[in-house]
Amino acid sequence: MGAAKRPACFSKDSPIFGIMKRGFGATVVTFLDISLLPNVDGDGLGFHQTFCAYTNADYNNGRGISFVVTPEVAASISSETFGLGVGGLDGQVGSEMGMWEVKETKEMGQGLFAREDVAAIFAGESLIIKTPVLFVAKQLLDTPSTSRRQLVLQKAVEQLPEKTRTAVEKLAESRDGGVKDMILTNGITVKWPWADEVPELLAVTPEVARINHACRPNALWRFNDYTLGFEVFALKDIKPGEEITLSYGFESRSHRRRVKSIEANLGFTCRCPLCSANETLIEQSNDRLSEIKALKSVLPSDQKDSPQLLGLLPNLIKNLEEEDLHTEIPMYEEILAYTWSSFGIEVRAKYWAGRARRHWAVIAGKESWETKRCADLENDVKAHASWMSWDGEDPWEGVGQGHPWDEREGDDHDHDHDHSH
Ligand SMILES: C[S@@+](CC[C@H](N)C(=O)[O-])C[C@H]1O[C@@H](n2cnc3c(N)ncnc32)[C@H](O)[C@@H]1O
Repeated sequence: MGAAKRPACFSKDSPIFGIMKRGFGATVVTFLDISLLPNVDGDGLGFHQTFCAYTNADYNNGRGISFVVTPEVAASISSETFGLGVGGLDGQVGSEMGMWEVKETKEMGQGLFAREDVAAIFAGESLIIKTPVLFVAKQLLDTPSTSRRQLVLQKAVEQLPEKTRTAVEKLAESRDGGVKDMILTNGITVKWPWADEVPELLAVTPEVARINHACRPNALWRFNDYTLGFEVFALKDIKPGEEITLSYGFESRSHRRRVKSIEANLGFTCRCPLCSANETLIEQSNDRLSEIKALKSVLPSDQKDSPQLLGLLPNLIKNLEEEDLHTEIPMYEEILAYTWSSFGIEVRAKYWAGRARRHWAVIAGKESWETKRCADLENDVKAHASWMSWDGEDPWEGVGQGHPWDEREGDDHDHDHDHSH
């Protein structure tokens, strides 16, 4: 790429000026030029990239928000995006509702706990909806450390309103300290679909950052890239006093690999209930994880082999349930529903569509199109495009004993409770 380019932030043509021109009423917008990153694989001359610390201190009723991104990405932060912030929802969920509290744990620093005096929290219920206060381009953190990078990250924190800045400065660090460490320890990767290259950003939300990791968590998160609302919701029913946990990743690896990956990538030794369980339980879990991997590896991708799914998928779902790995289950249930529908077996299609609908309602939300799509199939299997779409041979040819047509209704009950109220 050759010699240094003049940092784009200061150029009149810079897209960041677009933001300033569009304006945000009384909003304070601060920016600064940053970072010349040497290109280690290139011709040695290095290329230069510009990152801006872009802060809107008024955002979300004074909660504030900072971005450390390229000027192009900063320019994609539109007034529409900012106009839709969920900060006005303060008070609707979370601590204000008395659902959870931050407490000191024995081995993991602070953690978030369901309050003792609340009734149970049900699967699918929201625990936190907050806007992140800091977004940082992952690309910037992946580069060798420079003082300029440190400077831009610090600036992004300093520019936040005092209350928010104090909350950020109190967040945990896991290695050498410093802002980069704080971001890697507490940031969650989200995609930013508003810029052409769809960059990955680490989003730091102080309330969410108090949630510890568990390899079998009881909560999940989702990020709404329209409202910038970062939501944590219950994946399972959570009892009063129970710790609320999220998975930071690596949950489908076997115990040893999981512990090593977490140490190498996240800088701590996992002390979650599964990783601290006795040897027998860990072995059982490892066996199930191998079985899950083996089943996934033989799942047919060709439609002509879809009869095989009818045997493989219920087995896979059963293993995932027993292993407490819930997020993939509705997808497999939904595939089973379409497969049964394609063979014209209404009752089975309805059964699996119903299960998929209930599980999608927790994982993707009651109003999600996944939930609605399954409800459509469940409500009128025969009107669905998949109905009787199988045009191959008798699918049960050679299946032998345990013919799927013989499967009696009611053989396997769905124990999941539908908490829709
Ligand atoms: C995002 S913070 C979670 C909140 C943190 N415990 C605090 O005091 O603010 C992540 C840090 O918490 C600790 N942590 C989280 N989950 C853990 C686990 N399963 N085992 C051990 N330490 C954990 C690690 O120090 C990790 O770097």
